[in-house]
Amino acid sequence: MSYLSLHHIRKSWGNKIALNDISFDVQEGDFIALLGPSGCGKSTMLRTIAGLESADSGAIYFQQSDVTALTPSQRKLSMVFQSYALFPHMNVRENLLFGLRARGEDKRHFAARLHEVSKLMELEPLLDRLPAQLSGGQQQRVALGRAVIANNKLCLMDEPLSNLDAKLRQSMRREIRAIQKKLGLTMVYVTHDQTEAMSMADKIILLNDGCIEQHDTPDNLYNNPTSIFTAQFIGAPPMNILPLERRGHHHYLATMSLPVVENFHEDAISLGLRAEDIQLIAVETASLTARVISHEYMGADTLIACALAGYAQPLTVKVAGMKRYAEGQSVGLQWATGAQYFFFTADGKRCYQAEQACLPSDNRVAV
Ligand SMILES: Nc1ncnc2c1ncn2[C@@H]1O[C@H](COP(=O)(O)OP(=O)(O)OP(=O)(O)O)[C@@H](O)[C@H]1O
Repeated sequence: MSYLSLHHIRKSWGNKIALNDISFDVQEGDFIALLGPSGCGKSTMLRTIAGLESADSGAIYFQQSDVTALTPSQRKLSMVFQSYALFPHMNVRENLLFGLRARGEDKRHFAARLHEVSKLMELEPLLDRLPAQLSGGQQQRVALGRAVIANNKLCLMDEPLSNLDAKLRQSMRREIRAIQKKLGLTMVYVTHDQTEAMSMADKIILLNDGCIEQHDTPDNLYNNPTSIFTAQFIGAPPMNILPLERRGHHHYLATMSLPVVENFHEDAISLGLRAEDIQLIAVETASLTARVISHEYMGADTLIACALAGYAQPLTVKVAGMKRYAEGQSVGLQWATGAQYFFFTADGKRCYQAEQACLPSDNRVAV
């Protein structure tokens, strides 16, 4: 039984379709990330679930009951914003208790709830401070505590960590995930940061221009992308995409005489290769060569940009450790056939038939 369901939600701002027929289910206790580039509709979707925006059509259900016409407070959910939205003139204690007071809850429970939440969020020594006397991470904890104290099981978060530095963001990711699991919260979490989504979420809803591009586990988004959009949005660097040339019934890399896909009758397909799946080998032993354009040392590995004859876009190769290659140097390339993805060039959708057309029984090297 799903905890939250969206049924064919549409929302436009004038001519702009922000949400285009969105449907999905979230199971109780799941952590869902809404991920996608700027302007794809993440915040609009979250605000529509919260009841802060109303959908043009479609319906929203919490635990099978239709909440589409309910106000935000009637929906009984918690929300954490990027800006934290703390009251600057209230100390931490008053900020935490604000929601309970506003809803007119029984005051006799306040002390116990405050104790429980301030302990959980490690805010006990800070209860008398004003928000301006707190660090960014501490303010974030208060915002989180305010969401938790309400005891709502559905929690919505809109880019809650984007004001924090990289190190603090990483530790807060772990804290949020731990609290969500401990309290059994069902979480819908907006982010444009794929690392955040991949490391925190059970499932990711990847949005592209108001539509769901792929709704899947982090593992599947990376290893089993259903489109070029997903393949290039998830993973750093983005997957290399090389349009193939059709000659007769076979499909070739430009300038290559050996086909990549044999006896395949679709017109335009593209080869997708992750940078880490390509090996640099000696030119003498390679059937495909490229020229080094630049290298970028990243610490654990080095990204090598290579020019491949017939392609305007450089091919990126990721090699472990620090490797130096001279600009203009020739390198040999190879990869395993199992590392190849194929997509229809026209609409970017995955072309599984082409994978079957080229996959041999053993994992021989492709080129
Ligand atoms: N109040 C509004 N009035 C008009 N257009 C809006 C409004 N809110 C959002 N939009 C438009 O709807 C589209 C989706 O916006 P939304 O804020 O949901 O995207 P987002 O994915 O959250 O982006 P970001 O990551 O930049 O916050 C955008 O084209 C945006 O300009």
